[in-house]
Amino acid sequence: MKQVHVAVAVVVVNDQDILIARRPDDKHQGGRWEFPGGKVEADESVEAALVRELDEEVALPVALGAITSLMKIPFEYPDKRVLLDVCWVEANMNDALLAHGAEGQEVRWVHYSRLNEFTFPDANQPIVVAIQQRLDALN
Ligand SMILES: Nc1nc2c([nH]c(=O)n2[C@H]2C[C@H](O)[C@@H](COP(=O)(O)OP(=O)(O)OP(=O)(O)O)O2)c(=O)[nH]1
Ligand SMILES: [Mg+2]
Repeated sequence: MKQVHVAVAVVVVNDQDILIARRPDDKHQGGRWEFPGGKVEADESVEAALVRELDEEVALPVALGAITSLMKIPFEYPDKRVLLDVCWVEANMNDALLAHGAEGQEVRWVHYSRLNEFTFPDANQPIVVAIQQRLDALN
């Protein structure tokens, strides 16, 4: 199976709240919560893919300089092989207020300590752990 390279954004506001969105029921891992993102296109950097996806999916403007790499997670689902290229994205409050589900999907800002209450795709478990470690250290 071909590996799909996916750019994933952990968008953080005020070292507290994280942006999550619900995957449409008819898509791979449908109904689960996700961090916004999507496939990296040919000849596109991960950072550029995230700027594009954050605009398309949640109408959130972010500067390239606000994006740093967090972790890479190769994962095999029964039906799909992915490489999650996970980045940390610091958003400011004013931009965050404008974010919404631009594709009709449900989106929420969730306090990082409450991420465990949501069902993410199985590949996401290390991301949730990393977020909580990092933000616990700052709070
Ligand atoms: N965006 C995102 N994708 C994730 C996460 N965790 C995870 O396993 N994935 C997987 C699910 C999908 O197989 C893939 C993301 O694909 P995508 O969002 O670009 O595309 P899609 O499946 O919605 O399909 P498409 O219609 O855009 O082609 O990565 C996550 O936290 N965020
Ligand atoms: Mg997507």
